[in-house]
Amino acid sequence: MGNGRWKTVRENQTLRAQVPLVHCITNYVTVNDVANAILACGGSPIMADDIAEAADIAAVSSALVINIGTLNARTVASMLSAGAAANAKGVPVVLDPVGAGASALRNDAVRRLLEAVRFAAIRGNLSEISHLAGLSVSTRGVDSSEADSGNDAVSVARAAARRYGCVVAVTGAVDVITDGARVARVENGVPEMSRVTGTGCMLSGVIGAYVGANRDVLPAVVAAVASMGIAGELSLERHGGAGTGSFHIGILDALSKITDETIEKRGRITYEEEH
Ligand SMILES: Nc1ncnc2c1ncn2[C@@H]1O[C@H](COP(=O)(O)OP(=O)(O)OP(=O)(O)O)[C@@H](O)[C@H]1O
Ligand SMILES: Cc1ncsc1CCO
Ligand SMILES: [Mg+2]
Repeated sequence: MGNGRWKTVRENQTLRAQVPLVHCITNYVTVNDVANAILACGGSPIMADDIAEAADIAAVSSALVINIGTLNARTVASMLSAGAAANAKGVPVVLDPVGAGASALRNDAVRRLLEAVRFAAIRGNLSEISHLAGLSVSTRGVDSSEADSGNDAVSVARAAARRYGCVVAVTGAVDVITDGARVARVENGVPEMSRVTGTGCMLSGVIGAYVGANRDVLPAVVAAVASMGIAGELSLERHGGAGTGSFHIGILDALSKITDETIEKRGRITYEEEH
């Protein structure tokens, strides 16, 4: 088991140089924040959820982000269609299983998506990923529930990563990112981030941009997760006293300024390898 600082390979610079097109089928609560977060970190968002175009858009994008936050029968069909088109073209697909565990509709949708689509990365809070890992959860809504804090983020993330054969990020006070064997922990971020809706959705969009531009999924997801946490810290330093509205906008400001040097300097990232 080796410990050490994660060595980034200029994921942010690569992203800003490539300006990947990121197709999002996402929720109507935070859709504008997701689009602006993708733009801020260097990508180009396109929101398209009609069944008549979802596959066409996915096929020409650099990444597809599927977020089930306000799913319905119409958008789930589009998610499946876009996912199949992305898989056929080798376009990486990211899943944000918002509220998984909270209703039969959500559980059925994530089951169908995970059966039909090959994901490059999945990001959710501990409750959501616990549900995906097959553990019983007491999720009541879209926020992680206290009752699940007994589940250990590393074991949950690792179990989900092995089950679905992809990179999994469990976010919260400490973020855990794993491909099932290698585990990175990111200790950036501030508790205030859970008082603004959509920081998780924004991060999933940002992960789409990073994996759309960088071939290695694990370090791309680590860089994305670290940049979101750092953006929260920078915004709190700047707007802390003003309340959650300014703090919210400050996250976008900070994301738009982040560079690999910022991630290198401010990232609190540890990395372990399982032998
Ligand atoms: N207590 C905390 N301390 C530090 N960072 C936090 C804390 N809670 C959340 N974060 C950060 O906030 C971001 C969103 O993570 P979170 O797990 O809250 O997502 P989420 O529950 O899916 O959010 P949403 O559904 O509102 O979009 C991540 O960057 C995470 O690191
Ligand atoms: C509040 C909320 N409800 C469905 S999606 C969403 C945004 C945060 O996930
Ligand atoms: Mg969420």
